[in-house]
Amino acid sequence: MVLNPVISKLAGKLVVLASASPRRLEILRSAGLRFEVVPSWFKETLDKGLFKAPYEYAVETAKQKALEVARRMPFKHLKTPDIVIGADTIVTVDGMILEKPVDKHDAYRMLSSLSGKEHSVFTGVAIVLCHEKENEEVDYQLIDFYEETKVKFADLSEDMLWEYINSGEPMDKAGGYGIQALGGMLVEYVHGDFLNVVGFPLNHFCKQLDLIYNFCTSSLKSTSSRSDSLATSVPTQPPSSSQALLSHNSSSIPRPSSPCDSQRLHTQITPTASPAHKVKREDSESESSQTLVNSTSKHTDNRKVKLHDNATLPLVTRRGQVVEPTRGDLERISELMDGFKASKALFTASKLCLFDLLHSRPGLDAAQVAQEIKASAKGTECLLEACVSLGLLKSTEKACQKPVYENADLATDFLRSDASFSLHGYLQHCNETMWPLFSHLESAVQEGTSQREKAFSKHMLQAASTSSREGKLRFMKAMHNIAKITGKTIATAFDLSTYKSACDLGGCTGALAYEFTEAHPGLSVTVFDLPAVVELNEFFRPQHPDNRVSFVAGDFLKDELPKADLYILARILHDLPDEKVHILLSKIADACTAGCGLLLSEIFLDEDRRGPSRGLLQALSMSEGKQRSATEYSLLLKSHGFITAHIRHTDNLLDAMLCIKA
Ligand SMILES: O=c1[nH]cc([C@@H]2O[C@H](COP(=O)(O)OP(=O)(O)OP(=O)(O)O)[C@@H](O)[C@H]2O)c(=O)[nH]1
Repeated sequence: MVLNPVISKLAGKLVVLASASPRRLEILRSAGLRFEVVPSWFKETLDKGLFKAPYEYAVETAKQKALEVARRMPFKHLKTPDIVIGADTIVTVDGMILEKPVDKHDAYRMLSSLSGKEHSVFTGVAIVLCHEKENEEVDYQLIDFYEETKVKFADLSEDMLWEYINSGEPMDKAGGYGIQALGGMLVEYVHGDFLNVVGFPLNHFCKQLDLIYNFCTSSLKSTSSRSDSLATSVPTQPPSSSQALLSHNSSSIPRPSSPCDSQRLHTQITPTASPAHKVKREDSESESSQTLVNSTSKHTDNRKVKLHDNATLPLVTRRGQVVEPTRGDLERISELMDGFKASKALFTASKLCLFDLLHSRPGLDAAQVAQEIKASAKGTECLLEACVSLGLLKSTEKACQKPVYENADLATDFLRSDASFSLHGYLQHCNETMWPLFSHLESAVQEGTSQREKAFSKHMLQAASTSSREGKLRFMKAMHNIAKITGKTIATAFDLSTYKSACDLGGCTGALAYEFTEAHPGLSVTVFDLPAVVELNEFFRPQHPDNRVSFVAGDFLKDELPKADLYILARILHDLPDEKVHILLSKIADACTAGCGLLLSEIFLDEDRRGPSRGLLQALSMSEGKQRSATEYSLLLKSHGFITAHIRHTDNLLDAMLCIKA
């Protein structure tokens, strides 16, 4: 087909790349496209077994990535994009689908399976066109396609494989290699679009844009005008994997004859609502559910259905209709049922310092580990095997020998007590304080109050509470861990170059303050916290403390606040009852002159309060405080004279908001 100019057709439109891949960003930027990047939160967990061909899996994943961003933006970013682009790259060899390796061993498994062979690289791409309607609802039109490129690898020696793996390059790349960099050494030939291997089939994308903007305008318009009748028949939520497969076939809308017909192009219209309107979930599920019902009704005689991997499962009913339980549904429900076991296994392994042990002495067998952690052989073996199944440990078995264990990357990065981003202290806090509290959740829900008294005996209450030295140190370690993980993201969320002095209220060990001084050379930060906290700070001082960070002891609810032109409140407000929130905000407002800043960092709930689960689950601990959305925080701060200048929803554990005193 003759290609016409297309990139200019997108000028003036809000184009969003729903991808965290630096390569996709680079490819599209080099093509002259202007766009925003909003990485998708869609987890790449569709059940591959449910797709007839590998490209269908890549296309469906790309579709879900793009739709997740298209649906999130009106709520979280308070704007509706015109176009959202999602992509997913996979490698297939010998009937297997290879994605990004989870660790070095996985990379080895992938690369050795590619050695000396030709394989296919598929990139699925989804283009979601968003149409805001007059009633503020949004229609989504979906165009998807895929591109295949064949790549042949040379025979690779073990040394070559490990040298390449140890370069670190494979880890965030489909199939475990980057053809554009060191991975290029491994490749004998490429048949097809090179950029498709790198992560984005630019040429095919431009051809699709050409079809959309230069040929199909009228057909798209006519499809769009059908949106009302289709609006209630397509799910507003990502379908489960089997639904995904079915809706793939069922909701494609045949187009009028046009140049588009020669392309594998289909359109799906999915309505949702902008923030002012609740998403109509209930009444918009029917088409794919309907398809499910139809497709399963023929199985109702023997009350068993076959899943794609030949497993047989009983039928279940949904709203009076008999439907198949999908593998995805069953996995999800088991995950929820067993979640508490996984958490407790993690807390226990962390408390027994298993990850520290296997870091200093990788390759121990279960008996050796049991001896070191002074635990039973049987219990240790169960714990080690559970940790392997959870992806925290790796085990290797040599012929006729017992398996030996070492940390998986996740444990090395987060679970060692001396890792830069260690969560060891936070896990101890979860184990000692949150676990007993949550085991009284039923009463907490019935009574709507914290269950501290019930959860802890008098002695334990003392140890668990922050009034004992032990409890205080444990709590400080937990806060220190979270501040280390989130600190850089919060400190760099906004341009703070106009501020010279900041005060981190309840800044605990100063971990966040040090991130701020590191990110902003002209800034000094005072950490203001209770005297007992400041006293214990010596345990957390960095090796080379920045002298622009100082500590002042005091109670932010009672004492005069240190003078500053930026106040920082990180993870404070959600834990305070309303009256204390107002006392604190009034004190900050009094200390501020016009133009002073207030940087708030919390988990911001979605505006419809449907997520994120982290925030909503935290609320179940029934502390005296509450979880709020960004808008709720904005209004709260506005009532104390602070105008919200910027809101940043981050991919880290906390979000951030910068407000200015009017
Ligand atoms: O030769 C190369 N092959 C592949 C890549 C990169 O691999 C990843 C593929 O992963 P995925 O499609 O899941 O995309 P993510 O990186 O996770 O980003 P999303 O946010 O879009 O999910 C992709 O980054 C390719 O660029 C490569 O670099 N070279």
